[in-house]
Amino acid sequence: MADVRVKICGLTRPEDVDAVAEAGASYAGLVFFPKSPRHVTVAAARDLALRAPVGLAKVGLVVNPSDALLDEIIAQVPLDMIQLHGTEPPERVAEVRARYGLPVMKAVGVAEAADLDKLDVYQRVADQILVDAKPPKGADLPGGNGLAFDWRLIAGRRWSRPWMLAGGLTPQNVARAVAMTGVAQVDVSSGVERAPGVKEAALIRGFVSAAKVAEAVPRL
Ligand SMILES: O=C(O)c1ccccc1N[C@@H]1O[C@H](COP(=O)(O)O)[C@@H](O)[C@H]1O
Repeated sequence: MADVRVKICGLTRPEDVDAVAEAGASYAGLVFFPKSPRHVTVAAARDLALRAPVGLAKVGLVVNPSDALLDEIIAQVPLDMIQLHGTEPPERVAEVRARYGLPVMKAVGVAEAADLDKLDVYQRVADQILVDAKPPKGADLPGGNGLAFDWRLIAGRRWSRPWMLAGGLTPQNVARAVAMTGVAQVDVSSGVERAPGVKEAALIRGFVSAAKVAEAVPRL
């Protein structure tokens, strides 16, 4: 079985891009959401994206974006994928995909079994599905809260599109998450930070190596 692929989300500094590339991650996430401590301007994101080596896919994370915001980002930042992390309905996911010609990953928040129905709907319109923890009521951020959901809810579940697991992953728990769910891709933000919005290279390295070792663990 191939290595588990890792996305490190919320990079804000050039050294973060270097650390993510050196650790062997597959995706680098850039957050365009002003309420987030990981928010980057379009100009800063462009510099970060241009620094990424070939083979490191740049993912732009947006929350219920307008066409105007997406037009600006896509014109300036060389992205490989758009991550929709708001309440975008399936029609909007399809529209964004068609308008920009880039793969779209749709995040779906999970807290209980009933939330899984949404995954079936979005897998019909998105290129990838991000299975994330549902944010607590009243949270400022729709993701990036460092909270996990009960992975038993999706143990053994498969979808027709590639999917990623997110929410409260850390270097300590990622191997268990992979073993329990059988996921082939994982996404982390706050679990590799020393403070909100400040990534730590040693944690990034630890997370990527723990995720890659995890593929050797027999799936439950
Ligand atoms: O990271 C953020 O600040 C963020 C803001 C708005 C929407 C999503 C965000 N992050 C995404 O959420 C998942 C889970 O984060 P965490 O590991 O639990 O902190 C993360 O992988 C990002 O894709």
